[in-house]
Amino acid sequence: MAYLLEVDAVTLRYKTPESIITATNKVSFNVNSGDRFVLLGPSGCGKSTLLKAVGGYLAPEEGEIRIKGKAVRKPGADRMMVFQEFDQLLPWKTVLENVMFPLLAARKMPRKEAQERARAYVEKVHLGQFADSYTHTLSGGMKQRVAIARGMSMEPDILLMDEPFAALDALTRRQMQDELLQLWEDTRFTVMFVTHSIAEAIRIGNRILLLSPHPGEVKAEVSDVESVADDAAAAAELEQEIHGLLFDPQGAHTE
Ligand SMILES: Nc1ncnc2c1ncn2[C@@H]1O[C@H](COP(=O)(O)OP(=O)(O)OP(=O)(O)O)[C@@H](O)[C@H]1O
Repeated sequence: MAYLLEVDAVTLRYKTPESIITATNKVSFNVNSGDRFVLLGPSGCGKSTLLKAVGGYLAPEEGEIRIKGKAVRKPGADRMMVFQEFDQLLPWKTVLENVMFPLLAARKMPRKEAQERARAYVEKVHLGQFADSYTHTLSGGMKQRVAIARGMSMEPDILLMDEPFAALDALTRRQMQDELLQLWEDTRFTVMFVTHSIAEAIRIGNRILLLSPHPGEVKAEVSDVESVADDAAAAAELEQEIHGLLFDPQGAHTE
């Protein structure tokens, strides 16, 4: 079976006038269609940088990233991003207009069609009553739902989520995780999700890629995450196991 996304020995570097920073070193992994693929690792291991590279915002120094077999060279409507920040929305537009915006700008569909599609996704994230509200009047969780609806309404090949719930309080975060899983049950989209919370990775993912600290390298992949869903004891055990893999200085290389 062909992979939806291939990240093939990718090294990513930032060059500043003073120094060269290697964010990831020869990272390889594949994502299948319908995966909830989680990148997990300590702060600074290059998770966000990898997501940006998949988004087409940063070119690999070595290696290649391919979507449906084609090398990624620039951003595209086939890869939509959802960020942690609440200010990723346009405050002078309503909820519905925010969701419509990329449909009109990038997909260039007729206004009526964009409006219908946007409304359907606004309903999906339970914001139907707030369709005409301005986004600055919404709570943090509601703003993140708008950002998710906006990403999903483009019906991308892959939704790229960079710690989308990290700035929310614990209860809202838990609720948003459940809602994301429900959305996934309904539509079976493909998502790549960055987090540094082991518990969140286990709740969200069906596969988890563990990255070592700076520069990020693949430590291991956990691919049977769903086997612990609905089993709190097994999830706690997996959490311990992942903690050990992430923080064991020897690592557990899978290559
Ligand atoms: N714009 C930039 N210019 C220079 N270095 C950067 C830039 N962005 C990130 N870095 C560096 O690249 C490395 C990886 O950063 P990145 O933000 O991808 O890590 P992360 O795993 O997402 O961390 P966190 O969980 O804290 O967000 C870090 O050493 C960071 O300092």
